[in-house]
Amino acid sequence: MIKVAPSILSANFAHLADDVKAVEKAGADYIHVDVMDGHFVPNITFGALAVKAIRPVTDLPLDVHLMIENPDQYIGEFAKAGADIISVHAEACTHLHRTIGYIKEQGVKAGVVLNPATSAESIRHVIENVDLVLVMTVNPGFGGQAFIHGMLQKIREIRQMADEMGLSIEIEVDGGVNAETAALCREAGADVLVAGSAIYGKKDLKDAITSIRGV
Ligand SMILES: O=C(CO)[C@@H](O)[C@H](O)COP(=O)(O)O
Ligand SMILES: [Fe+2]
Repeated sequence: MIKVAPSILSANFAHLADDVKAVEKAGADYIHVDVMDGHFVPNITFGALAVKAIRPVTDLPLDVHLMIENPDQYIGEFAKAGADIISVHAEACTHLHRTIGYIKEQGVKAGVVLNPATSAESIRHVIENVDLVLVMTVNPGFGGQAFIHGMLQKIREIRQMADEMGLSIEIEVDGGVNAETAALCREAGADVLVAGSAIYGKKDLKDAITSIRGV
């Protein structure tokens, strides 16, 4: 069963708790939290304090996507705040294997994220150590951007790499996912689909989540 992770980047920050509860009620599997620092990406969102505030609002796993420079410095704070999955960009980590080890030491699941320009091959050395690989299908920084179709091949390559190595990791896809592009991602081997505007931009959240999941 494909999981759906609504991105609260597209929620209304003035009533974030209600928007989190609403997607939980509508059948979401994870709550995707986009953390941006204005350096690694050209936008600033929220930090560990926001994660701490959201934690008691939902029973769903908090899937924290760190789009920040120097993530090692903040991983402990996000884990303490209640993150269940912490994903770091391969491009932001000089010592990626060490950073992944550090996330796991905090007792949370570890994910590695690939920008569109980063190849599947670049994470072969750490794929055995992660719980999740997140494939960006837009250049990170903003919601509402168009899906880059060339990334479907990368999803297939990571699926093949994981299958050949007998790994049970989750492959998550993020950026420009809607009912149409979700079908392509599922076909390419994705397990978790992140969507912001295609969920929060719709009146019927349940219908939006169902159409992305495909069932
Ligand atoms: O990480 C990011 C953007 O950098 C995403 O999680 C976006 O929040 C997805 O938004 P949509 O493309 O689905 O509107
Ligand atoms: Fe994200």
